[in-house]
Amino acid sequence: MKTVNLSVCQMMVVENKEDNLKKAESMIRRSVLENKANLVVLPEIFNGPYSIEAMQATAEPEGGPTTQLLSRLAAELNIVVVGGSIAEAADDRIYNTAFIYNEVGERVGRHRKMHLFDVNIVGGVSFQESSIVAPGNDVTVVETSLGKIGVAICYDMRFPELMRLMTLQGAEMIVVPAAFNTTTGPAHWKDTIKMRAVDNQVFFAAASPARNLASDYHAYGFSQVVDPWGTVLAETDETEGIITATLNPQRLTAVREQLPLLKHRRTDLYELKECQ
Ligand SMILES: O=C(O)CCC(=O)C(=O)O
Repeated sequence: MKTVNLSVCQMMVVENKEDNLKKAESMIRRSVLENKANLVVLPEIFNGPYSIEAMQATAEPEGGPTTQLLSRLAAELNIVVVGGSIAEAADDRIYNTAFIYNEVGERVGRHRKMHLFDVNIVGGVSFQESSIVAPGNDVTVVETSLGKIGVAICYDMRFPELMRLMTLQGAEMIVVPAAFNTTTGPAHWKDTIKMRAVDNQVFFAAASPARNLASDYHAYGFSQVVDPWGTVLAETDETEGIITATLNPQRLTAVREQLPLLKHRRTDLYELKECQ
C-alpha cells in the first residue's frame, strides 16, 4: 500500500436527502482542501435517516443522484471515495450498499451489507433491517491506487470470519461505514474496532454519522481510525466533524513482521473457507 491520508466525515444526517447530499459534498471537499485526504469515507446510510421507512423513501439505483455525486467528486478532487452506504434499489429489492470510486470517478467496488441488523435488545435498541433490506453475498476487497481496501458495513464488522477473509484476500485497510447506536455503541464499538485491527493486523476505519437526537435512531458517533497494532490514530465524539489520519505502510509491515500472527495460524488444524 501507499501512504494514505484517510478522512472520515462524521456527518449529521437529517430527513432531507438534498441537504444530506450537500453536507456530504461540503465535508468531502473540506477533507481534501483542509486535510489533504486522498481517501475519504462517509457513514452508513448517509443520504437519509437509518429507519425502515426512510430507507424505502430514499432508495435509488446505482447511477442515481447520490452515486453520480460521489463519482463526480472522486474525479474532480482526484481521490478514492468509500461512499458510506445508501439504500440501493436493484432487482426489485433494496440493499444496503457501499459504492467505491477511484480518482477518475470509476466505480471500482460495491459492497452490499451481508449481515442484516435484526435485533431486539430489552431496554435498548430494536431493529428489523431484513424487513426491507436484502442481504449481499460477496466479500469485498477493492484494488485501488492506494492499496487493497476491504469494505464492510456496520453489523458486518461483528463477524470476525468476514474480516479475516478480507485479510486473507489481501486487505491492508478495512473500512466500515457504520451506525452503531446508543445501546450497543458504548458497550462494543471501540473494542470491536480495536480487536478487528489487532487480529488482522490491518488499518481499520469505522465511520459513523453524528448523533441526531431529533431522529428515531440515535447513532453512537465516535468514528475512529486505528492502526494494525491497535493504536488509535484519530477519533472523535458524537458531534459532527472530520477526522483524519495518516496510514503509513511501514507500520503494517513492521507489525506483521514483529508479531507474525497471520503466519502462525494452524491451518493444518483449521481453515476458513468461502462457501459457494
Ligand atoms: O452491531 C451493532 O451494534 C449495530 C449494527 C447496526 O446498527 C447496523 O448494522 O446498522
